[in-house]
Amino acid sequence: MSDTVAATLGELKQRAPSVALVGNPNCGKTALFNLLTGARQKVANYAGVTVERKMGQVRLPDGRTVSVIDLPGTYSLRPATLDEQVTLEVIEGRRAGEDVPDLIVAVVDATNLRMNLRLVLELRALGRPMVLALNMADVARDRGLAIDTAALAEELGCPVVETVGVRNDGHAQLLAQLGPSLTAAAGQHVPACINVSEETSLDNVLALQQQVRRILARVQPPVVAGKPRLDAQLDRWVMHPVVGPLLLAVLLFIVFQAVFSWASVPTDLIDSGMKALGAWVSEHMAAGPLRSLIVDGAIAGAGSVLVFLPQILILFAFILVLEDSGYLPRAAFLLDTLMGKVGLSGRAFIPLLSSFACAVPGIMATRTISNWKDRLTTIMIAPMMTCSARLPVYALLIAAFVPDTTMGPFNLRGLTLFALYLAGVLGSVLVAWLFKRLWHKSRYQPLMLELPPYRLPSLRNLGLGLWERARIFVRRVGTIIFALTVVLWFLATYPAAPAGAPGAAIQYSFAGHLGRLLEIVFAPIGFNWQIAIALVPGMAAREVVVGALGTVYALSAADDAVADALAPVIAHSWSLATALSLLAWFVFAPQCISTLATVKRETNSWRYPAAMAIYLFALAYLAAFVTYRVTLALTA
Ligand SMILES: Nc1nc2c(ncn2[C@@H]2O[C@H](COP(=O)(O)OP(=O)(O)OP(=O)(O)O)[C@@H](O)[C@H]2O)c(=O)[nH]1
Ligand SMILES: [Mg+2]
Repeated sequence: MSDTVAATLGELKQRAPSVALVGNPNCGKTALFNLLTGARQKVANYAGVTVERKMGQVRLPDGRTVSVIDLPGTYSLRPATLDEQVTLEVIEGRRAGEDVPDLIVAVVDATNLRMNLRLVLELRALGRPMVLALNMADVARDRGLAIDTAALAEELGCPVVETVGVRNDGHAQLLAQLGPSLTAAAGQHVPACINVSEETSLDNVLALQQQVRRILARVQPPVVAGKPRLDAQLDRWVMHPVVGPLLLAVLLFIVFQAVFSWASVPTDLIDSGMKALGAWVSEHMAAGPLRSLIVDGAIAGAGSVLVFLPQILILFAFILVLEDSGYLPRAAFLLDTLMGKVGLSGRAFIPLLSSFACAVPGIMATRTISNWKDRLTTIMIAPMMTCSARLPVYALLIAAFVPDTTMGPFNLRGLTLFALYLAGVLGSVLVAWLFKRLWHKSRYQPLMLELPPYRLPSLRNLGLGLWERARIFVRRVGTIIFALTVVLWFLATYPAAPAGAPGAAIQYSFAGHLGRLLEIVFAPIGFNWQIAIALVPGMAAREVVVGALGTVYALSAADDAVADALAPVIAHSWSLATALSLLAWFVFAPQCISTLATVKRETNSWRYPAAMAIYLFALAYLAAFVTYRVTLALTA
């Protein structure tokens, strides 16, 4: 859901009663939220997926509309991290313009009551209207955990319902309970703002533990220990000090190979479709500015970005499966020592991994890191993880310059892509290590992370996730990328060339002049004026560079020539040194306004995004310079 919708819902909440989903991390709050509201918020099998409060609406069977709030998971009402702080603020009604929620839905993982009940008891102590959702009821049933819901309801003094966050109607009982609970809550006095923070003493904690044990003894008969669970058997290999890292390397390697080898058929299909469309329009429209706008601007520009949809979807399919399987926190443990050596907290692993999809959620996910210096280091290096917006640029240049040959089991193009991802990771390791030296960080913080059970990735989740990614990508192509290529088309078309002037008309346009100016800065790293022009709109978002190059080269082509596919054109007109230099530039350059804006928001200061932009641009220029010069020397 977009922020705008969230804001409008925020206003609507003034009238509608509100229900907040509160619970331990990874117990299925967001899964239930999505079922209730029809939203598509991210659900994944590790702790700390949701880091901001999200709002949606649900219509109850009695016709009332209710605001539902999904919150970051928390282990207690005494927050240790920023995301947990968000949850507390919402419960206390301290967020600007928001009241205390009318009803708390305490969501618990039914397979782990021992851990989850502590927070429930803390919530109950607030004396607020509450419903308990025993989520993961399906898994609990499979494991033979027979929870006495009536006894639990009696103990807690609130209704208890069973839910299954991964089934279409898994929220039915909860939905039926919301109406009566809200009606009962309406009669109860709830202060406009409450304050739940209180000092914890060891006595309090022990008393809480004792209470949990007593309730458990009453509501859940002890399970007879059976054979060791599959999880433990799998972990013997996955977490093995030698086999584990090997497995991780193989896994990552397969991803990069797949991005190239599996995508070729659908990519070629879209590519020929675009070419055919361009040819058809050229044939059926009279020559003129409108035809040029459609063929050179829209089709050669935005259309050339669309070609990369299959590769992006393959990458996301792997990311989604990894996220849902429960493997990620295990990989974090495997790499914890290594990350500690370069000055990163093991907690940084998941935010950094998320940054491979996009740095924006990655940077937001650093809220789960409690130490400020650890968090800042992670934020500063997150943009070096290769986000999916770089994929079109990499794929274009690799297809143009790297032959499609195999070396043993390896595809050379996949290998090159792997090397580019690795370059980003190595760069970030270097920067993290420098931060460590700069700040004299020596204190090692042990990694405390909950290991979720392994789960077979749900096909429904995967399908919805991919659909969502496809929608986001196509919308980006249709909006920002299209708009920027049209602006570029305009700047590259006007003013028109004087009559009888030699060379392509684009050279006489605004963009042509600007390109020549910028070329002075970029010539030492081997960029020609076409690349220099494309980098300007590409500051907003990286994929725009591909569209911009498409438009610039289409306009540079001889008058009536149909825009050819971009890859062969640049293969023909750039040297290998220029191509490699541009790749090196893209590994580091912070060409993404949204990332910088997110850093500003998350650090509450312009200092950090400014420092980030400066150091990353400097690094990009340096890397491109070295790459260009070395390649020139080698190919001379
Ligand atoms: N089998 C089963 N899996 C569930 C159920 N509810 C959620 N899941 C899975 O549990 C994992 C966690 O779900 P989320 O909804 O992301 O959990 P969350 O409580 O929002 O987690 P945080 O945002 O990290 O606090 C995902 O892999 C879900 O697919 C359920 O009722 N049954
Ligand atoms: Mg969540």
